[in-house]
Order: sequence, then structure tokens, then C-alpha cells
Amino acid sequence: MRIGILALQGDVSEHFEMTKKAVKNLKIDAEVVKVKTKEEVESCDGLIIPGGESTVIGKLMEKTSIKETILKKKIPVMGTCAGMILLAKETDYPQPLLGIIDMKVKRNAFGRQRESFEEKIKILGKEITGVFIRAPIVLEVGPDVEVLSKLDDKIIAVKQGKNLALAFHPELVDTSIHEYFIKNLIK
Ligand SMILES: NC(=O)CC[C@H](N)C(=O)O
Repeated sequence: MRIGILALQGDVSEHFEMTKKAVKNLKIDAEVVKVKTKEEVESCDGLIIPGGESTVIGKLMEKTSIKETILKKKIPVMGTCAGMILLAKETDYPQPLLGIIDMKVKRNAFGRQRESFEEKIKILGKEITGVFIRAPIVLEVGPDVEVLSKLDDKIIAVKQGKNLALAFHPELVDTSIHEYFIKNLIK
């Protein structure tokens, strides 16, 4: 198995390290690679899109034809923060999107005072620390989308088919979400 970390912009190294730890914990034979061309993306069985600036990453994904490759090859994708935004069908700002999760996302959704914060959240039967950095929230989901976590009444984690989107940054906390993605969504 080969797991790619999309290395166009954002917190690539944090995901790279956490994914390698997750692979070690799971005791599976998998290679973790940073990818930035469509050929490299095409060679992966699963892809992680990091946090960063979703407009920048989105434009580069179009320019490099990585977007086209993901859509054509239906590679399972996990996106955190900016990565979540890129998985959405719609945002409150016009920008390139993958549109592979049927949801509408609002960028920078936590007002100024709480632009960045940490809070305990419940997801996949566990409690973990959610690190929110100018995080988005999900405003609406379609019927095929499973809501995995909420903060108060705000949706912060969803899954549709083999794609997983998180408003926070598990790559800064522990391996649990990465392990879930590898074990359950990448075949
Ligand atoms: N930490 C992040 O990834 C922030 C996301 C950023 N606010 C965006 O809209 O792209």
C-alpha cells in the first residue's frame, strides 16, 4: 500500500510524520510518500490533503491536473481543515474544489476570538483533542454523508464513501484518525 501526502502547500511534514507513526502502529506494509505531481498521486492508494490555504492548494491541484487524477482514479482522500474545504461540493467563497463530499462548507467559521483554539471532541467512539486553526465548519450535508463529529451543534467531521473530512488537525495530536483512514477507507 502506498499513502500519499499532498505536498503542494500546508502542514505536509506533520501529516507525513503522523502517517508514518500510524503505519507503524498498525503493523502494515505501507509506504508513505510526499506527492506533488499527477503521476505521483496516481501511484497512491490513498491521499491526505493537509491544512493550509485551500485557495492556493485548489489552484495548484487544477494546474498540475492532480484534481483530474483524483476524480478519475477515485483515490480515497482524507482532508484536514483546508483539505476538508477542498473535498466539499460548495463553499461560501468561489474557489476550485474536488467536490467529492456532498456538503457545503463555510471557511474560517469560528469568529475572530476563537479563530484558533483547542477543545475536546468525540469522534469514532473516542475522545481526542481537536485543534482548530481558522477552521471551517460544515453547513449542510447530502443524504449519503455520515456525520462523525459535532462541536456544539456544528458539524466538524464527515465521511462519504472512502472520503473523510475533518475541520481540525489530527496530525498535531495523535494517530487515531490516520489509523482509521488507513485501516477502513484505503483498500
Ligand atoms: N488551518 C487551515 O487549514 C485553515 C484553512 C483556511 N482558513 C482556508 O480557508 O483554507
